[in-house]
Amino acid sequence: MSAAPAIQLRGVGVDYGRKTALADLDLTVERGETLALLGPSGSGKSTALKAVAGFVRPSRGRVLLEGRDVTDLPPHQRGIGVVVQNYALFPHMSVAANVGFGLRARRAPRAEIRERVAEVLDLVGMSAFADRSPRQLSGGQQQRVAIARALAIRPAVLLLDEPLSALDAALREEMVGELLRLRAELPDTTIVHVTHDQSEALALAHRIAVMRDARLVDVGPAREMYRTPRTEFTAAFLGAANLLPVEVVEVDGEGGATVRLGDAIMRARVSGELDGRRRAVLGVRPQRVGVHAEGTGGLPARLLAAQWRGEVFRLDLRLDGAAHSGQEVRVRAEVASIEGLPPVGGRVALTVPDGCPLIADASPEEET
Ligand SMILES: Nc1ncnc2c1ncn2[C@@H]1O[C@H](COP(=O)(O)OP(=O)(O)OP(=O)(O)O)[C@@H](O)[C@H]1O
Repeated sequence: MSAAPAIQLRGVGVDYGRKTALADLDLTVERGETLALLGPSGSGKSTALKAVAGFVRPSRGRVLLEGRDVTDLPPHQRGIGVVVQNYALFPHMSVAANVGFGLRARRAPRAEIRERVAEVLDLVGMSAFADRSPRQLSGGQQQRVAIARALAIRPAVLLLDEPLSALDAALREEMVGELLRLRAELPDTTIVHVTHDQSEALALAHRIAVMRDARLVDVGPAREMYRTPRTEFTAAFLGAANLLPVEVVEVDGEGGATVRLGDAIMRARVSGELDGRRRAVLGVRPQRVGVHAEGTGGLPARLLAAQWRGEVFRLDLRLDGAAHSGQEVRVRAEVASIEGLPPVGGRVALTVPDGCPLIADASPEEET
């Protein structure tokens, strides 16, 4: 058993011609850990995964698996299982033959292949489909087979590249449950899961690494990243938080702060490094914004739009400019009822609860 981390990326960069798809990435994933690589389209998530798998050769940096430098090894010598978005099953082979493919390529004895194929098909609940052709399976079933195929070689590392994104919403929910069960049954397997779906990342990952423009923006335990995001980008991407400009009135020594938003004073949790700044942003999730009839206290605002989304109403609002040096501040809110509120165009009062994360006001654009 090795004490070295399952995966280490040391300054790994990937260029395609003059385009940098991955800037020098330093990232360590421990054995048995599930890490989600989360970020918008084109942020470099898949490229990072391909560098681990060996499907792209880094332009610089080294990739280590359990302490061993594998940068120059081809994919099939890395002992990694990979599942991609579009299943990529061999259509002319049965389910069992697909699952046994990697073992046959390694010239494993036939009896062992049979036993192992049965075992992993059972693990993903697909034993009854062993003799079917992939064409006779639904999308979810094909993805289960693809996962079984990746697991058949008993990989120390399982890489998942948007494995659920081709499935419909209900099936995705079900597969998240399946992946959680798998994770529990394979406690030593290290999983890196690429997704742009924050709820998937929160459900499945121990840690989340947030990527943007080929760079790692932030990495940390899933719960911490959600509750106390250190950057505006993480707050906005992971939980769709409103980023409201506030004045920092006072910071106490225990991670708390008093802030002013317009005429309202509230308590906040210091989440990023403030470095003595007087201006910062408060990350306020739409579900936490209170919207009330005018004259009930709270911050004066105008209701710009309301959409009924079944469980909730999504409201677009604008805070009164005067309180924010003339700057227009838009706010999104999600409320269960709009009873007592004026029609669109009317004036309302907003409340923001105590305890929201306070983040230094320094997006990467402003730093450069
Ligand atoms: N083979 C390639 N040749 C040239 N450019 C590429 C190649 N592969 C990726 N890129 C570019 O590198 C950047 C990062 O791509 P990557 O696929 O890693 O992003 P991603 O975060 O996984 O996005 P998505 O969620 O859309 O898959 C993108 O701008 C992409 O266009």
